[in-house]
Amino acid sequence: MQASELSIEPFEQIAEDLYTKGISISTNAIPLKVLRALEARLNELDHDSFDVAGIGRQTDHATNATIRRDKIHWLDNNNELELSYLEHMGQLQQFVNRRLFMGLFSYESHFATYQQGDFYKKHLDAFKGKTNRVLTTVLYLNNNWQPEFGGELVVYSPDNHDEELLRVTPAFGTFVTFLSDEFPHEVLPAQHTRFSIAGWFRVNASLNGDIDPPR
Ligand SMILES: O=C(O)CCC(=O)C(=O)O
Ligand SMILES: [Fe+2]
Repeated sequence: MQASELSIEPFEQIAEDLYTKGISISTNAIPLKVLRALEARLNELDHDSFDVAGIGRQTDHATNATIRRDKIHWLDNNNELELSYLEHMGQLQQFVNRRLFMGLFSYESHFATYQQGDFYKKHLDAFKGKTNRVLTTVLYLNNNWQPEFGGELVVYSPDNHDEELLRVTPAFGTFVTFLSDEFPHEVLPAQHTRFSIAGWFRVNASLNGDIDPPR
């Protein structure tokens, strides 16, 4: 059986969760083979392969650092190990488009590493009518993550941005996806090196002539 066939059921669950709640948390959406490839890729990448992350235009490094402290490395089709994940996300894109008619057009994603003390303050990944990022994904790649390591993803209610909806432990293989302009979220300070892949599906639209934040 192929990885793609194995994933139909998890994808079905994700589509249903997105339709009913706008957010989905899955522990079996990403096949072990893909997870192992990503792990192997992380082992190849040294710290210099990661760059300081931005938060859009018109912000300097000092401002950035008060909001987010992670370092990132964009995934690329040209790397075989990264490609295995990107292909899987291509399958999710197709599946979600067929089920929910979301019109997802492209996907971009980066590895992120949070070192001890790093965080990402509460934010939305997209603002209504201001971006074509519509669906956020986060995949965690941490073996044996302990409660005292912190670094949880905290997701807040779309209706009340102060109301905590849920907390996600960044455990190996956990895959979260949510509507980018609906759910405020934050990464609590990590007490241990934390690895993830954050990604965004986009629709093919130029909104108000604005281009999305550059990479
Ligand atoms: O790593 C996470 O749990 C979420 C990261 C995030 O919110 C982002 O990169 O926009
Ligand atoms: Fe985010």
